[in-house]
Amino acid sequence: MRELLAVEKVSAGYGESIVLEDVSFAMNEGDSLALLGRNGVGKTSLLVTLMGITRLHRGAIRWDGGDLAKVPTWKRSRAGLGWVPQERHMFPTLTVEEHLTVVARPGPWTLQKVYEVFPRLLERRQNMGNELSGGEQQMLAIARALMTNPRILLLDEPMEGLAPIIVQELVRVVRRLVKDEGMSVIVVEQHARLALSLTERAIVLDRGRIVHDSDSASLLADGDKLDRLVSVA
Ligand SMILES: Nc1ncnc2c1ncn2[C@@H]1O[C@H](COP(=O)(O)OP(=O)(O)OP(=O)(O)O)[C@@H](O)[C@H]1O
Repeated sequence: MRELLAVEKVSAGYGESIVLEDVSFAMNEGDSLALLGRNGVGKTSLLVTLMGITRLHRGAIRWDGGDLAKVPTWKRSRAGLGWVPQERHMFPTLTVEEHLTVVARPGPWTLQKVYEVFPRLLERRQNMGNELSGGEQQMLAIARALMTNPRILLLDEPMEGLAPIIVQELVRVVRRLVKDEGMSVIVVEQHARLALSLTERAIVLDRGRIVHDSDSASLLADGDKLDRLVSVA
């Protein structure tokens, strides 16, 4: 399998302050990774580091064989990084369909395929961004990233604050993306067991450092260890 992403001894942060220390991991095309850890340990910072929003103090990030630091932030979506931020950034005056078509780039993900995955968005296609429920907004945020035809999807707490029935629907979608579509995914989740059930591999951060790296199934099977790593003491 071809290497897609390699994070090598990365220390990064905001201005002079460093929030990620000596972080290293690599992913091949089609890999799925759960990024776990308690609140404030640096999970979002790691995703935004991939998007070029933090300051890279040390280390390197290889993307598709090249140096990601050389790709400016605004070009990273075009380079294939499909970021779905925690704040969903909907436009109140655009319809669902306009949200999807303005970002569309050529590839297997078309409007038709996205509507097939999210039938709810097809029903809502003429609704404005501010007329959607939280769950519909999250579906639209993921659908919008898919329309860019990304090589990797970066999901930042996609289930946060959503009703159980919507969580079930999103789990079905993420599982389909990972298992059937072979999409490369990094998923940040507070619901560790859920994230582990969706992915092949997991890393756990604590105070900006990787403190655990294994396949997801073995961490899921070791409940005591998982609780020690991610639960609030
Ligand atoms: N824009 C910013 N400027 C300065 N410091 C920041 C900024 N964003 C986050 N931090 C700090 O970086 C550290 C890591 O935060 P981050 O949001 O990456 O953690 P997290 O694991 O994603 O947490 P959560 O689960 O609460 O979202 C925290 O100490 C936080 O205060």
